[in-house]
Amino acid sequence: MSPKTLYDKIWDAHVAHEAEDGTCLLYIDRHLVHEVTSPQAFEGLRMTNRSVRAPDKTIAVPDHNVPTTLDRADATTMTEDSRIQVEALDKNAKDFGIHYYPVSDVRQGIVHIVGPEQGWTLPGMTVVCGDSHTATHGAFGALAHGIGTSEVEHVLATQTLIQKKSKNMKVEITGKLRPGVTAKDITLSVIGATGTAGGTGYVIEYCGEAIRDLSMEGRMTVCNMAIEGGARAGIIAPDEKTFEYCKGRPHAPKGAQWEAALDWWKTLYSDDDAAWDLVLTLKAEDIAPVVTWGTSPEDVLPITANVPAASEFEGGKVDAAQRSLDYMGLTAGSPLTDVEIDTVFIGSCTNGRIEDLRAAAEILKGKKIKDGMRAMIVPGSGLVRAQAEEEGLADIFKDAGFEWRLAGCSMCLAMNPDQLAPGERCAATSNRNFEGRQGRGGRTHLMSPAMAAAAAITGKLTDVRDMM
Ligand SMILES: CC(C)[C@H](C(=O)O)[C@@H](O)C(=O)O
Ligand code: SF4
Repeated sequence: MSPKTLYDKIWDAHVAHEAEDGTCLLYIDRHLVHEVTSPQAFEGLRMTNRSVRAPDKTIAVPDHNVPTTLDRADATTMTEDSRIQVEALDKNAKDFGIHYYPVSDVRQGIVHIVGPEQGWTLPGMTVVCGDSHTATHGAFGALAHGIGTSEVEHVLATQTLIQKKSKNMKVEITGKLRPGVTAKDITLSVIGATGTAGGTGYVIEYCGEAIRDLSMEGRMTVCNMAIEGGARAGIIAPDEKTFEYCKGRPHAPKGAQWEAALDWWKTLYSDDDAAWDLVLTLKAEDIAPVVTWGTSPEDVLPITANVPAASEFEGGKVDAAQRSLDYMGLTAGSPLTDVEIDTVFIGSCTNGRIEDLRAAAEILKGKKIKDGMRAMIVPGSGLVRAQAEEEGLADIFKDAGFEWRLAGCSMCLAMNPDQLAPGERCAATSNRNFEGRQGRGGRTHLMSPAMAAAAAITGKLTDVRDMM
């Protein structure tokens, strides 16, 4: 048998039909659904009198539009548009008989946090969702694609997806991370190295000692941003940590089925002599705590650097860099650690898991945030919130002056009441820093939870290593 990559193996195991031009029909094991990209898809089914093909493999949860304040049960806290989307999902989930975690359910949260938490996401599966950050689920050694609304309808109706195979890219992170450096710094540094188009046409497998050393939470953070590097998906070979995380989850297999699943999962790795179309290697010890300075996730610099000048960029990038600097209101040459912020957002499907909250609490313990700072911690799910409360993290956050919110996408994107006002500047643990992403005119600096916590205390972009 010819050697295969992990991606090749999962792909081959799911091809139901291959056309002459290489277009394939892939079987889909899990379809995750949220309220933004699904209303038209369900409407399409209704209009043509079709049902959901595999309701038992279809899981829905509202996340983008839901307010995260404690009074959210009161529907008037939502805009009309948001309320319509959430109510449509309530109705569609009921009418089509799919699994559902409504806003009132403690298990509700960001779809990419709920899926793994409930054991829906498992190694070797194909997972799709009408959401680009479906890449997150690749952390389990699953092939996880973001899809568009017409594809959502196709998957609802047929449990298959039409796809062409991507190329194989390997991103290896060798050695050990230095103190204060996290999964977020890895994934941002990779995008800094490849650019936002570097992964176009590829599925990226992340590997190497530093990836092996990451928890499942950290691996999800890394895969989450594969899409920001342009890739079709990110993936990490499952290992004992993966199996340990999955074991006993509500929808993970049990007993003999668990044993059978393990047998297959243990074959899920890239063969030694597998062929790669592209390889990138970074040394873990070269990775610093980083922040973004511009309006693209590739605008990454170590926190010890200065704001760049547009003239440092090449060719076509000079204008884009100048536009970014203008939008961000930054002066070339000034130290990044001089940049003052007024808002801190810790949360999102990139960094809204328990380990992220622990990392923030570690920095915030016994400290107060800067006077006048607006700071919020938004757990990725109701269960993350409950665990953080049980571990005493919530008290640390509240004592420090953070708002302690309910689960949702929140200030990751301006689709709910948590938004930046024009000119406000935010240290954010999310994954996108585009113009207006967190609110019109708002300025976003992406970083790790520990770095965001440090910035909340000092009121400036801060090197977390100075606080450890
Ligand atoms: C709203 C949704 C379609 C979108 C996505 O696909 O990623 C959102 O989750 C985001 O992060 O921008
Ligand atoms: S948390 Fe942000 S990135 Fe993740 S699904 Fe929600 S909006 Fe998209």
